[in-house]
Amino acid sequence: MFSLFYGLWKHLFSKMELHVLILGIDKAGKTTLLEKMKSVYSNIEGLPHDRIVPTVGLNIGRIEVTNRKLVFWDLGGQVGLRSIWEKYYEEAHAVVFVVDASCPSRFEDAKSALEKVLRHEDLRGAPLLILANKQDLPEAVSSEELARYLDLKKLDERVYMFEAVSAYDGMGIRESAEWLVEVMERSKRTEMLRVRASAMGPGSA
Ligand SMILES: Nc1nc2c(ncn2[C@@H]2O[C@H](COP(=O)(O)OP(=O)(O)OP(=O)(O)O)[C@@H](O)[C@H]2O)c(=O)[nH]1
Ligand SMILES: [Mg+2]
Repeated sequence: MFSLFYGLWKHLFSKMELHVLILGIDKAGKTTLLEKMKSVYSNIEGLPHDRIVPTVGLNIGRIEVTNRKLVFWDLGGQVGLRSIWEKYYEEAHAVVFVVDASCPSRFEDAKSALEKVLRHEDLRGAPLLILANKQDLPEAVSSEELARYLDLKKLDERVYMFEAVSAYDGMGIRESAEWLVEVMERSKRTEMLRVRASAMGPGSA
């Protein structure tokens, strides 16, 4: 009996879309990263770098990773746009926070923006992936160095990982996406969002 229910649960889970919020201050490389991720997983070339403009609204990317349907929400990181981020928190299964690892003069801004994200109640328990982007540049710091710079408190029991990536050459992209799927599958927050969506009726997941 248990295996029947477990099989059904696994089946329903595999159909459910998992929402991943991509945050970070302006010019961190969020949109470029999403385009790269789309091209890695769909074999369709993403937008060329010079066609990507600063984000004002919302970019959505649907990607299938190890049979899971992921929906990425990429928001603008300019100071005046950061107040919009919280409107997406409640529905997010996980958060990706992108940092330009080649630009230490902006680490302080990134740190305070991230700390504010982590303090928000609506993101309680959401797994967090912090990306040290632009590793193709020689001045980029490693993920370990970035972790030292950010010196994050209040991570408590949150599941998190730092990963070194390049939205240009694709370094670390697959590792990042696969880690996200793995932790979201096991996360209590995913279970909570699934129960909430099924209580709201069909089509809401
Ligand atoms: N060298 C290098 N440049 C990158 C990389 N990722 C992004 N860039 C460049 O960084 C700049 C900003 O990239 P975007 O993807 O627009 O940054 P964003 O975080 O989406 O910015 P907002 O939408 O304003 O929040 C662009 O000039 C990109 O070409 C990378 O991995 N390596
Ligand atoms: Mg953008």
